[in-house]
Amino acid sequence: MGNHAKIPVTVLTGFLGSGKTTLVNRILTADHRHRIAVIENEFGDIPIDNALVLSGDEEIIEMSNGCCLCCTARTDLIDILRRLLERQDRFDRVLIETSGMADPNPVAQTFFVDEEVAANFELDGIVTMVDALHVDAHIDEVADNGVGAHVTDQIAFADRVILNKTDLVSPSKADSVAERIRRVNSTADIIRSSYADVDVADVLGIGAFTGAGRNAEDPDRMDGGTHLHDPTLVSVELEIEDDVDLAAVESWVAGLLRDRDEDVYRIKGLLSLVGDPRRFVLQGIHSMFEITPGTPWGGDRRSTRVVLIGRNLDREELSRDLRSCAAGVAAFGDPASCGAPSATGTL
Ligand SMILES: Nc1nc2c(ncn2[C@@H]2O[C@H](COP(=O)(O)OP(=O)(O)OP(=O)(O)O)[C@@H](O)[C@H]2O)c(=O)[nH]1
Repeated sequence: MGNHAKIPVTVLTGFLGSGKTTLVNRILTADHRHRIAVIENEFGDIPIDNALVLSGDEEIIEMSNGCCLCCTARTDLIDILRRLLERQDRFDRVLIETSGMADPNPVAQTFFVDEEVAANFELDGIVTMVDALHVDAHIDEVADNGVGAHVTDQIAFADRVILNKTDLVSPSKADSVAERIRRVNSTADIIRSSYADVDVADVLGIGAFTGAGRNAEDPDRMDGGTHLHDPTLVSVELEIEDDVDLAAVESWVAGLLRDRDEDVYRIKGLLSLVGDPRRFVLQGIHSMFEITPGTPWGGDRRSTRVVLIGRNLDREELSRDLRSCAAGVAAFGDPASCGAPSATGTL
């Protein structure tokens, strides 16, 4: 595989009415100097702009600020991504807006499953928009209609949360909502906004774990908190100083995702591999994962950090497993046994 840079893709999720379209509108019309292809994953329910008429054969519309808009039903996502490749010179990154009720999983998994897509695009991050006024009620809802579970899952998945509609709540209410979000997801940055007035670079340039992204201001960040409100939905952050062995990590993650894919929602990490000057980025969603090279460590302190989000995760056991991947200790090392597809062919 070549060394060309892959096109970063951000997946935008959030419950109905949380402000996703408002954000997309801003991206498509504001003068921010980023060239972004926006994909509306489910097209139709609320038009982006009343003045914008989509004719049947017009699938990619150029906007005056250099962005472009594509509309697609979920099944056509791969199709539209392929078509975008033909216009690669016109944009630098992609944003996919998922429908409010949609599970972001299948969308995110596209970037691991389809070979051509995986070779040209990479998942930069998952951004979840939260309605500061209503999210409490949704999290509280018993999941019998699936809604509460959806909102909680969307938050659990996020690399970054935008707490929107802060104009509708008091600062102390916004604080308590941020605290609730923090209990579901202890590692995502939380950015507050009103009418999605966020810095576009904060939303799109996450570079989750590559070390290349800007760090958003995040007063709500806590270090390493692991206990969440729902005792079964946990976020576990592991870190070891030692360099790790790639085959051992692959074998561990593959086994974990194979046996526990219902429980492990998301795994992400930065790996320090023995003998390699680069950071390696681990990204996984349910049963799929990949490990790809990132930026060099340079003078930064090297360590291996892995975050797992899911249900019924045993911190001690996972920590032990990670430690056994340390170079020289590795007891695994049979990558052929990996059950999950891995993109380590790009190494
Ligand atoms: N007061 C207030 N209203 C907002 C804010 N952001 C968005 N809205 C309004 O909330 C409504 C829903 O916003 P949308 O951007 O359409 O939300 P969405 O997430 O795209 O909604 P769906 O397409 O239904 O999933 C619109 O009337 C917006 O104008 C905000 O920060 N404050």
